[in-house]
Amino acid sequence: MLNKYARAFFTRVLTPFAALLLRLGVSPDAVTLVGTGGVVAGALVFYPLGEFFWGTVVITLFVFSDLIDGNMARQAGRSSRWGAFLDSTLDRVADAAVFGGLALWYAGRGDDLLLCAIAIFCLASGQVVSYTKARGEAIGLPVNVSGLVERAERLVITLVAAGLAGLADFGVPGVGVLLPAALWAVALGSAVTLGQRVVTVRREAAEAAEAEDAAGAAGAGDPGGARTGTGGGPANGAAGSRGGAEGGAA
Ligand SMILES: CCCCCCCC/C=C\CCCCCCCC(=O)OC[C@H](COP(=O)(O)O[C@@H]1[C@H](O)[C@H](OP(=O)(O)O)[C@@H](O)[C@H](O)[C@H]1O)OC(=O)CCCCCCC/C=C\CCCCCCCC
Ligand SMILES: Nc1ccn([C@@H]2O[C@H](COP(=O)(O)O)[C@@H](O)[C@H]2O)c(=O)n1
Ligand SMILES: [Mg+2]
Ligand SMILES: [Mg+2]
Repeated sequence: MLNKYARAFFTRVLTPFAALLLRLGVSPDAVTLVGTGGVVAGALVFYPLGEFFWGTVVITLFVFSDLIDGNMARQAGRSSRWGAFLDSTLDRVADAAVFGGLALWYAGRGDDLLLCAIAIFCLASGQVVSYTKARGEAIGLPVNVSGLVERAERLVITLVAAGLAGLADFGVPGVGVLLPAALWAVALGSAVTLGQRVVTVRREAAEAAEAEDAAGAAGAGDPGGARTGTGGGPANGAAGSRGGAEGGAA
């Protein structure tokens, strides 16, 4: 939802800054790398110590790099497959650090094994949610679903709650409950999202198989037919879902 509705707003706001960075000779890849480094440092230095306010401030400063790098690449006409790979791969690293940092807190001085387990579940389920899309697209399916809780939601829910929970250090009462509530919400939302995506991929795979069978029946005897996955497609053959794509990118 945020990806759909908030992205346009942030694109407008961040475009002048992205243009400035380009004029200064900064590359999109550098922004991707520095941004991820900042998120990882903020999460793994502050969160395990229970410094939720300052950890969230540092993470928030750097996490917007994920919206700036693509903006820069598009403005410069330099969007690339490598950039897309780097961006998505480092997103996974940043997410792991955020939920890993929280898990470390609960495993240590936070002393709550259940919330430690929930944070680990958020980490793992978020990675799998993203993987469903990447893998589905790699086998040539559109994966035409976003789902309830995408990455932006996972981050916003968790960071807003962690930042507010950190206000307890400044004497604000009653905020301690926010982070556990956010982790439960992200965990449940991610599980629902995973289900939504798996169901979608299953339906799209069945539809693709039916279309291939129909095409195969129509062109019986065609050795290069769609069923063998040699008919071409977006990434490694849209028709390859039954043919060669099972052995594709993992
Ligand atoms: C007094 C208290 C002070 C507290 C301190 C400050 C608190 C600040 C709190 C929160 C700020 C949170 C900001 C988080 C912004 C996150 C932005 C972001 O990184 O979004 C990334 C997202 C996706 O980008 P990509 O397309 O590059 O990534 C793809 C995605 O990861 C896919 O994963 P999947 O979704 O499938 O799981 C992958 O499949 C794909 O590979 C990958 O490429 O970008 C967007 O979605 C764009 C929309 C961003 C919307 C940001 C909204 C920020 C909104 C509110 C901030 C509110 C701050 C209010 C704080 C109030 C506290 C009192
Ligand atoms: N170093 C980079 C980072 C990103 N890209 C391109 O931007 C797309 C992602 O856009 P976001 O707004 O989500 O950051 C990505 O798919 C690439 O096409 C790039 O080229 N180099
Ligand atoms: Mg990005
Ligand atoms: Mg990204």
